[in-house]
Amino acid sequence: MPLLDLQNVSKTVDEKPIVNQVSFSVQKGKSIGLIGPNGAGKSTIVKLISGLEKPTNGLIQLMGKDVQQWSVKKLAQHTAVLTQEGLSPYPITVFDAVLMGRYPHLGFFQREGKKDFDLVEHVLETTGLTAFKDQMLDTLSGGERQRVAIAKAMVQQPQMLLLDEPTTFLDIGHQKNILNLVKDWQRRDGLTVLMVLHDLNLAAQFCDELILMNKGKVVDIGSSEQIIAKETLEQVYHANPEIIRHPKSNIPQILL
Ligand SMILES: Nc1ncnc2c1ncn2[C@@H]1O[C@H](COP(=O)(O)OP(=O)(O)OP(=O)(O)O)[C@@H](O)[C@H]1O
Repeated sequence: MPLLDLQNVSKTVDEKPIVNQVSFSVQKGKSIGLIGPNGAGKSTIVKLISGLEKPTNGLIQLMGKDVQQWSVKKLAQHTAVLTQEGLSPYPITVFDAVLMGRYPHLGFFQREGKKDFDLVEHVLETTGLTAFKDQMLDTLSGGERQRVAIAKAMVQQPQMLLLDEPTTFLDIGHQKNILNLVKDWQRRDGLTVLMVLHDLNLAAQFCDELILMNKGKVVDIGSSEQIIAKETLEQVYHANPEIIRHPKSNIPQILL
């Protein structure tokens, strides 16, 4: 059974279909890149999976159960979501911001215990944030705050991580850092990842499989070898890219 399964999912707003008959499934432990031009419906797919929006038609199942039937808390125990803005810059410490990732696992009046604090310390270490733990979130740079968002998602211990353009505001060093953190986490814990990425070169390098969307529909699903192809990209993006090979990994990469 796939961890995530979408069957004929559609979302119509003001009679305009913004997601149209989308079907795909994601096996546990895989990382999937959702790519496509502006307005293709990628963010809407993330919102539908995370329960923030309801489909007009179709079925979205997480671990075999309709996400509409999951409570918000239960869903948060299994999925973590990261948006391009990352965490809002509240005046709380990095430690407390990361600790908030434990909330879905606590009982109604239950306070965090030693196990939760230890996990936060461990994750701060893993994400290279220990030196920042007493610093206020609203004084961090965009890249640091995005790292805190990953740390918060890690202590949430989800099965699946949904990322909507997690590298948009980051320089190339921080882009690589964030995507490597996610990759390591995927390899270490069998995390399932679905991420929206505009950068096709990063998508090809960091995802096991790509889903190409256009105008609300899935155009193609496959490996970067299949999807990062001149004709497909010309058709969907109306660009005329050159395809080259990464000198180390041999993965297809594009030059505009
Ligand atoms: N609440 C809404 N009301 C009306 N139109 C909407 C709404 N939400 C999304 N849309 C429209 O649906 C389409 C898909 O939007 P979505 O944000 O999912 O695309 P995207 O692929 O993530 O785009 P981008 O790459 O530009 O972020 C867009 O044309 C958008 O204007």
